[in-house]
Amino acid sequence: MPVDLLVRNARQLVSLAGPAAPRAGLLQSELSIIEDGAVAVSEGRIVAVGSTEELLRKLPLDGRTIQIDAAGLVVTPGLVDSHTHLVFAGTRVAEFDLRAQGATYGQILAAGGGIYDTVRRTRAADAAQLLATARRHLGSMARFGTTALEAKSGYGLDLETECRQLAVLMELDGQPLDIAPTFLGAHAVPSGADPESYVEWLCEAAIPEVARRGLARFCDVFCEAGVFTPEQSERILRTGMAHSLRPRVHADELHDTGGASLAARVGAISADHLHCASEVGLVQMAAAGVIAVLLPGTAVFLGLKTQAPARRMIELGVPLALGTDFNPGSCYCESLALVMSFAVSQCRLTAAEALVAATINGAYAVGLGERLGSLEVGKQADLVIWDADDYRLIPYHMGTSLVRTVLKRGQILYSSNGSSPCPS
Ligand SMILES: N=CN[C@@H](CCC(=O)O)C(=O)O
Ligand SMILES: [Zn+2]
Repeated sequence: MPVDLLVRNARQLVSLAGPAAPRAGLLQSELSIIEDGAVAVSEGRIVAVGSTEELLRKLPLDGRTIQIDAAGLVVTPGLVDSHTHLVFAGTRVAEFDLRAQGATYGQILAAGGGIYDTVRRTRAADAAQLLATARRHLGSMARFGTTALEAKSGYGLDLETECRQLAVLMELDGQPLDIAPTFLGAHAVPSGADPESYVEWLCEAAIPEVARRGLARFCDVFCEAGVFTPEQSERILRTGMAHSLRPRVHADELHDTGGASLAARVGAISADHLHCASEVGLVQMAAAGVIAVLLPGTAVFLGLKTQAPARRMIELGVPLALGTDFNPGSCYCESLALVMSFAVSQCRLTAAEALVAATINGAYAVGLGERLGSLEVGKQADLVIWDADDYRLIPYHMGTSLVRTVLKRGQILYSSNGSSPCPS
């Protein structure tokens, strides 16, 4: 098979090769680094990984093979952002100032601002506007090294707008980032609506219709004091499961409402936030194999003084993934690399644990672990070449992008110097 692309001489080729499952405990820091490593690509897929010397000897390279010299640099899989709210209209920049003056996220929401503000703007925006804004944010994510992501609806709270958001995600999927779409009609109870009637509508009308139209792979719920109770959340998630939507949960973000236990009980693919999760909930998650998606950028953005108990999760054997939580209210940040910095400095993950969380575990958390998240033969050739000679520099150099080149399915998506590689 002709080799289209060879990335060679990487100081550290961080392959993340290993068992085909989310990594927990000691495996949370398993990187499988190849020194002076190389990766070969044909038709967008990885066909060989090994030392540069070995690949140059074995592979049938010819004049059509593009070669990228990564001498002195780190190469990793593309980052996978396992929690975003990508599609929305407007910003909530005024809220950022309000919080600085003492208002809390919960108070702003209860007063009809917060998510409700974005719902009003998103309902008023047409698909073209939502598409253009989301595309701009995706470009920013890609420049920071993200090549795949999960993204949710949740700013419509009516069928028309929720479906418009999901249709935008469907249109953007593969263009070129991979997007795993989630229905989050249970993001808030629409203002003025009766909570039980809204849950009834979600279960009897919205979820079946979203599933019938094939617009989502996952169903999510904001299980939180003053939003959806654990009982309502369970009904919503089980209805989603009955319609082939895998469950995931916004769990224990602001209060311990039993969200972690709920995620374990329904067999969710992930429980996200977990800032206030109980010990028993985390034990149940470990037993059920639920991935914890940590969103440390949110706590930083909201000015909270604590973070989710990440070290305890690792001790208990809960696999960790990382997400930006990109949204206009609680974390207006597209950089998963910056979130890795927070994971190290605020949650006390090591750089290796953070990198596993942002690649292979992220891929499993969005249901794409068989295809993405590591540099192994057969997987999609999504790679990042970093201006660094040690992978630990990625989170260490906080807020400065070290991304030199992003490759998606073996094609250059972004290059920091704007140049393209020469054929050999
Ligand atoms: N907490 C609920 N949803 C988002 C915030 C959405 C918003 O504030 O617009 C989150 O994950 O933090
Ligand atoms: Zn969220």
